[in-house]
Amino acid sequence: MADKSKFIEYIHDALEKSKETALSHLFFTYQGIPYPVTMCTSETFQALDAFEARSDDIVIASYPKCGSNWILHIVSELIFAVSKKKYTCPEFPVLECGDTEKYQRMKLFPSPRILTTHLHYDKLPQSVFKNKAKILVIFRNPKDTAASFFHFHNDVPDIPSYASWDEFFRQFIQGQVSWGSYFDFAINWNKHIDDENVKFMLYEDLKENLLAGIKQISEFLGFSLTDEQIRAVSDQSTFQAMRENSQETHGAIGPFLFRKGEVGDWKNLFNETQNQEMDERFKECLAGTSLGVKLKYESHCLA
Ligand SMILES: Nc1ncnc2c1ncn2[C@@H]1O[C@H](COP(=O)(O)OS(=O)(=O)O)[C@@H](OP(=O)(O)O)[C@H]1O
Repeated sequence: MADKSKFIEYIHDALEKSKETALSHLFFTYQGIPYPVTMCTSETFQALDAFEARSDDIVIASYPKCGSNWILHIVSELIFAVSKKKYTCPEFPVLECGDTEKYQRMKLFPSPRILTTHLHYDKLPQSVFKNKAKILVIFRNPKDTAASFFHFHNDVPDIPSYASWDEFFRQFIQGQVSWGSYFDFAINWNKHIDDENVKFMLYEDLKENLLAGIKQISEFLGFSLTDEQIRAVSDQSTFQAMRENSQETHGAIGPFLFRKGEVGDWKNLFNETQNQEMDERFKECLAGTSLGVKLKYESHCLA
């Protein structure tokens, strides 16, 4: 986990900025993608180009609300199990968020560093690929992702709210939300699903069998752990366990971030027209692709 106070401090500052930011002024566009002004700046994006990744960095890439804090926690626990040292990151863990000096400070951090990111594949700094950092990519079905994203905006008191779910859905489908279009993100990453050093994980698979998912992550990272150790990590990584600790690990935002942790919550929000629109978009963008098959859309998204 990130150093607790740094994480909480960063979120506190972002929420303070959010209070003064209307939804209509929340986004700025950098290289064609909308980002929240409360968390990102063009200057930091420019500084990021020069970021030097290491071969033993662990990158966790995901579209917002697909479970990045879950995987970050699992990887931190795995590192603790192999090294007996508590993983701490003295920065907010999202690579593209922070001040321009962040990457200089990160040069001093011990390995392995865990870098989370919501960046599309082609926006990551080139050194990640050149230096062959391992990349875990976590995906979640688009309907639950949209539902979680909407609740985050509308439940957290200081984050600008949408007038309604219908309004959020429209913006989500058009890709006019933080970090842009889910489908562009997915199309982009799908091209790299079989790349060396890249492993795709599915939120729904982890929900179904957390133990098996953690084992796969551990093997991908080259860790050698006993079944007992894997089980201990799994016990620490359930939704209930993480939600219970969320105030301590993530501050005031914790209970909103660890909201429900379920598959199929979209059914409480989507109407028939929205279902059809999302199904159509999935068909156009991902049906028949490797990622499209992995997402098991029929099981998770068709009522
Ligand atoms: N352990 C565990 N088990 C099941 N689900 C979990 C877990 N940890 C996080 N979550 C759920 O992941 C959603 C938040 O995703 P992210 O962490 O990617 O959010 S963020 O983009 O970084 O803000 C959010 O989903 P929703 O509950 O549907 O809103 C979290 O509850």
